[in-house]
Amino acid sequence: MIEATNLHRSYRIGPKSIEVLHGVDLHLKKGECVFLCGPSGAGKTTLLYTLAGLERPQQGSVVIAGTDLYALGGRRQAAFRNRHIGYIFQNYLLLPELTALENVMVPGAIGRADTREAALEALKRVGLEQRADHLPSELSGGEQQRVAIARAIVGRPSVLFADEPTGNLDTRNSEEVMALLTGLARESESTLVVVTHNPALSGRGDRTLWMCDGSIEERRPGELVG
Ligand SMILES: Nc1ncnc2c1ncn2[C@@H]1O[C@H](COP(=O)(O)OP(=O)(O)OP(=O)(O)O)[C@@H](O)[C@H]1O
Repeated sequence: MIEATNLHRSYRIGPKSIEVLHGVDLHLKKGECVFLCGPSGAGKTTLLYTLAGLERPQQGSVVIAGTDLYALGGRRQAAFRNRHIGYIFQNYLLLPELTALENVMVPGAIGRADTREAALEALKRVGLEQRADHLPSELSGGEQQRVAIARAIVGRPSVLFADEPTGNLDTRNSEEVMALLTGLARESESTLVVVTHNPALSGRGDRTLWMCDGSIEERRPGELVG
């Protein structure tokens, strides 16, 4: 489902160049649930952005569901992302002036008549249909994260990326949100890649990857705990 080959990404800051991805290869099957762990600054967000078509690598390719993401032009790539990829950002990134329902409607806002029904259904799947008319400021952190999950799954994507989805939540909410996310992905057979600092949560996945200094290694699920 995801075939990433030889990804390189570096950033230039003044005269210095920082190499963040050093030739990363990653192959994920349909429906696989993968946790990506590693220290701060290891390049996890950069890798997720690159896999999701949000950050072009300087070298290498990303093929999702048979389509080479970076071979597509801007509009076609955006349309492909909208159709196939759901992304849950660090810090939710909800629009503060829109209600929960309107936030979930954003990805499909380009004129689809069934957008509202699909958004309501997605809110229902995350258990928040009673909060549809609330603004983000009227929701708890865990509820805001669930709205962000609803927004990511509303288009029934084949691939879901989640960047530290429990980073701002307490232990109980973290476990609930992680169970919800992995459960939804399994239900719809979406491939799921979750970045987390918390190895204790990674036991829910099929695979665990450890990222350090721009490279990834396979670990046994649960191996990083303790
Ligand atoms: N746009 C950018 N310009 C310059 N440097 C960047 C940029 N984005 C990321 N970096 C650098 O790349 C490195 C990796 O960043 P990245 O956010 O991918 O790490 P991370 O593993 O997700 O970290 P964290 O767990 O703290 O979120 C860091 O040293 C960061 O400073």
